[in-house]
Amino acid sequence: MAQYTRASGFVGLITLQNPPVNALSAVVRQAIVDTVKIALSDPKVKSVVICGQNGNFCGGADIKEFGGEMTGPPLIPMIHAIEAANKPMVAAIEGNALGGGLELALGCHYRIAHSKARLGLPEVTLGLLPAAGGSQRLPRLIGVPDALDLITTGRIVTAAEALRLGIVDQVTEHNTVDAAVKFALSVAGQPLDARRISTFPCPRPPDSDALFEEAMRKVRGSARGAMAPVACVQAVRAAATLPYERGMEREKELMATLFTSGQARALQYVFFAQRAVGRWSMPSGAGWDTSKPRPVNKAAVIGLGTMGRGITVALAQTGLSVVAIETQEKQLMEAKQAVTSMLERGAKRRGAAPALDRISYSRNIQAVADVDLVIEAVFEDMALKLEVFRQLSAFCKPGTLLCTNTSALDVDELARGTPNPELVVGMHFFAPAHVMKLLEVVYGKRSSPQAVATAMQLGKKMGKASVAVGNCRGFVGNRMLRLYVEQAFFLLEEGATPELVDGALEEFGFPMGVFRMSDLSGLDVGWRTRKAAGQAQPGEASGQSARIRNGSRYSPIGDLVCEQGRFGQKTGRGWYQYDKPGSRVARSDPWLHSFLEQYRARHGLVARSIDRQEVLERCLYALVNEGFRILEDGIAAGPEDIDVIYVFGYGWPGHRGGPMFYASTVGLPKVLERLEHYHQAHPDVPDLQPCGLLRRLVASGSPPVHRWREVIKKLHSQL
Ligand SMILES: CC(C)(COP(=O)(O)OP(=O)(O)OC[C@H]1O[C@@H](n2cnc3c(N)ncnc32)[C@H](O)[C@@H]1OP(=O)(O)O)[C@@H](O)C(=O)NCCC(=O)NCCSC(=O)C[C@@H](O)CCCCCCCCCCCCC(=O)O
Repeated sequence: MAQYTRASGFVGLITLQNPPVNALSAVVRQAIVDTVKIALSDPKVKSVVICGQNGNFCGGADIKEFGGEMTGPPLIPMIHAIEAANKPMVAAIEGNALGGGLELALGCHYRIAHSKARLGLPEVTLGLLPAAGGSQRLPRLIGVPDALDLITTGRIVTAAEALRLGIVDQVTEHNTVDAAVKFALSVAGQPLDARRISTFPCPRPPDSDALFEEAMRKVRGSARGAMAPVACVQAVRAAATLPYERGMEREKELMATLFTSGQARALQYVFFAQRAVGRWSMPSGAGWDTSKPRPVNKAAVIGLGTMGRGITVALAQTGLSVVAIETQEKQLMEAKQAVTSMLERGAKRRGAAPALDRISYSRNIQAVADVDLVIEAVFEDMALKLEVFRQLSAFCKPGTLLCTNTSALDVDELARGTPNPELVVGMHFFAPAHVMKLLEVVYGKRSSPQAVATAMQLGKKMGKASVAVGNCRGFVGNRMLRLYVEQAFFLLEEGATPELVDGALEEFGFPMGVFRMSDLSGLDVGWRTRKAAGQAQPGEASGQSARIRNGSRYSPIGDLVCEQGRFGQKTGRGWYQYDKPGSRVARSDPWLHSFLEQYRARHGLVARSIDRQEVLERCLYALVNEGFRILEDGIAAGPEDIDVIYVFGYGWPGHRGGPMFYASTVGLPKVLERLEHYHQAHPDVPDLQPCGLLRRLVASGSPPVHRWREVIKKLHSQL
């Protein structure tokens, strides 16, 4: 688990061996302690290099150990022993030096990194802080402002940036271990006092109180209730204000609170869920381990509206050649300009050259002739998409994968319109497509596993959290969202205001409540869908029938607001009012409140007092209940798929672990009881009826979320 050898006669070489990322498990920590002792006691050894096997330094503490009892030597004394060593200790950093991995390197006296190495303290993303001395050493090494930035955001830096910040001493293009060994020989025998970071005074910026207050204000504003970013600021403040030993005590104290918090458990669940969704499977049993993706070197995007432009940028940034096609000259020119500036902005941020020459633009759909994959992103209209697919089938070379970027349309219907339905899959991107991390890969009844594998691999290359899901109206994300929005409308009918509903959801941790979100994305989007589904009818009939569709309760409130031309931010009016069209600051709107009063009066509805708890239970449990139905229907393979979709695509707070994980923390019996209660109170809302799978899980003792798949499998095998 850590190999000890000698290099160039006088250098002890310790190689961490714990594939795939050389995480610091108990066995690895023990091996480091033992090998360091050997190296330090060997009189022939003048200096020591620590490196990682297979071109990867270390991915940090072993997160899998956090769930159980911690055994083996602790990290902090291990790193102290390295720092206190009387022979130069050099970290040879290739691949990743993250979390505890970087903390180990900071305990060394020197750090040599390969130019492609990535370094960072991403503990905050796991609900933790760098608690093996990282929060105390990094500010001492690089100063408070940069340390605050890295520790509170978990941002990973390149070797070049690490060198600029002073985290590493040297960057090499060549063999890092060789360079480190050479370096270690060159510093053998030199005094080490000035190399022990824990002894450095922490450079205090002139107005450090104001700096920390500003940092705290910033993290509280963006943390949405997450504790770790706040604790990170407190830990760095301790580094700046306390002697090292007392700072370490503070680091330990803060870590203990985070470590035992539900938030850390939730975020670590999300970390593993994100990896689990990569091991996708289809109901046929085909999956990631049996399906080989096809190579994709050149792709086409059809339709250069907002989505098409974002997809073009995402593909080009991945290194693919892209043909961007838009039939209207004016739109094509506008799109070219927009794509160019998006690429330039992105390149500037990354300090790289923009990938402009990877894109060619065309008005002619025949330009798809030599591409390996097409992503159609035209207007959300089945007839139009069918026509595009007909043309694609005629002009693409055999075997080209045909993907549709639809948020709800039937992938099977589109596939039926082509001679090769096995080549058709949905790729549901989220706006802006080059920024948002989520991709739903939708397989239809006839999609081949290879087509799914190809789309999943492309998603991964684009840096997306890609989730394979079955085909149904709204797929996973939007299918669940419909029930959440519907409950919010019902709550308005019953006496709530947009402010109350949004306040409760934002306090829960969503970046925006349902109404502010709807104002941002445009109320007309949902209105169009409801009109197409025959739900929204022009003008409002009075009486009961206005609020019933297909025998179930329906709220026309959203349709009525749209009929007033109130489409949200873009029109300056929606559920809130804005200073002018396009402005972003939502203000409470007296018009909307009196509209709600008049609406209730017209329909004989008596407003009652609704509290935040009811808002959360109605909106969130309705959404969770649909999640159980999705699992029952086999549209998602497991709860992790749903949770990744909600955390990365719908603003669900990661520190609550996604809707299905959240339900498990609330307790499935409680969720079931509340759904039963609300269904009894609203028998005209069949969607509130608890799902059979939820009942079954409760009946089988409410197993933890990682065991739900067994119950689901059993259920499917009995169907
Ligand atoms: C490293 C990566 C960037 C690699 O990415 P890549 O895409 O190449 O690969 P994958 O992400 O797919 O990963 C492959 C595989 O490896 C698994 N894995 C990755 N990292 C880890 C890890 N750190 N531990 C375990 N397993 C890991 C991954 O799950 C995949 O396997 P799978 O089977 O799931 O497919 C990328 O992987 C990455 O970003 N990794 C995470 C990096 C990270 O976040 N590191 C920080 C870890 S936390 C840490 O280091 C903490 C330390 O600061 C301090 C620890 C001190 C502990 C002290 C505890 C004190 C507790 C006090 C409590 C007192 C309570 C009381 O009073 O009782």
